[in-house]
Amino acid sequence: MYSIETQSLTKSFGDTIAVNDISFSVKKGEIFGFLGPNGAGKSTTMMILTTLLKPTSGKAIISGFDVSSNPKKVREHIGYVQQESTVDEYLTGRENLLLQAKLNHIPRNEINTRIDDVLELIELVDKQDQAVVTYSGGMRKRLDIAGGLLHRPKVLFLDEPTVGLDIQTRRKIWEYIKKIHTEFDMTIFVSTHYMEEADQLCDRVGIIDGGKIQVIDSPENMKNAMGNEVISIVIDEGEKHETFISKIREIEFVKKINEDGSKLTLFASNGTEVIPKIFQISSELEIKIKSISLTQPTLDDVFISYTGHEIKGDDAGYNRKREHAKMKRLRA
Ligand SMILES: Nc1ncnc2c1ncn2[C@@H]1O[C@H](COP(=O)(O)OP(=O)(O)OP(=O)(O)O)[C@@H](O)[C@H]1O
Repeated sequence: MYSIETQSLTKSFGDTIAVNDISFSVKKGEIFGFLGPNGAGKSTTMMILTTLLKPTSGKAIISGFDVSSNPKKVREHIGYVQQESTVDEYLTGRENLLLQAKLNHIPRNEINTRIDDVLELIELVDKQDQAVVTYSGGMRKRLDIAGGLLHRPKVLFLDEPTVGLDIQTRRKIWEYIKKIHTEFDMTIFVSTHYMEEADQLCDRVGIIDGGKIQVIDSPENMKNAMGNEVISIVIDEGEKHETFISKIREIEFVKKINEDGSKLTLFASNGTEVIPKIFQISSELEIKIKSISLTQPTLDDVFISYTGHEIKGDDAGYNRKREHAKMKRLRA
């Protein structure tokens, strides 16, 4: 039984194909992650799945309802927590939830119990009567998430839930998401830039880049499929760069090489045998190795292997301009 199913979903903005023929399914009760850099197509996909954008072509079914022909039914079954906080800073936490409950047409006689339940779940009972302006970033995000739970959705969409938060707060939010998942028995679809988030939180991850899904699997399977070890090398780029790479490619045990300027990432089944050979080639060609390291594969390596590049540092930051662009898109 699937909570989310897409078939050849495509969204174009003029000449830009933001989402390019993607098909995937999310099982009921799964935490599914969409991992990709800025511009990969995560938000566009999420907006289609939450009925905020219409697809150019293809199909998306949420809890059995088609997003294009039955958006109202879809909305009844989903919760959507946007990247940008939607709470009113000058209202208290409880007042914000009250407003949210009214907007969601929750029956009057149930409102207070539901608010009490979600406040307890996200541990904001003590702070409920304080104005949100006094809350930390993590508390605001928890309140945002609480608002998305009031109508007890079957499927919860979280758009980059921890962007801009420090790592400790981020980990706390993951704990809350896991708790919500268990207590409400929900399907959760989460988009993220953060490898660690996808790794820690998700049962399965879809890597999206350039509007296309590159691979879908559990983080464990993805890492295991990579081969044994990862060798990261930074060299001085020069005339013999290409020769260096082609000679490395010939070394036994080297399965794959990704180039990103002066940084090379090798996937090898026997790293300790490969490294001396790399040094030999570099000395023959007089290429300076600035650094070299041997590690076990991480989800970062999986990402590089499928996309040919890493998620750059800048991508991982919060960008208000992008948010404004997104809101403009909604109005378009
Ligand atoms: N209204 C629009 N008009 C033109 N191009 C758009 C529009 N909305 C999105 N795009 C383009 O579609 C592509 C996918 O954007 P999208 O916002 O879905 O990516 P993303 O993975 O969510 O990135 P981010 O993390 O920055 O939100 C990008 O190239 C973006 O510039």
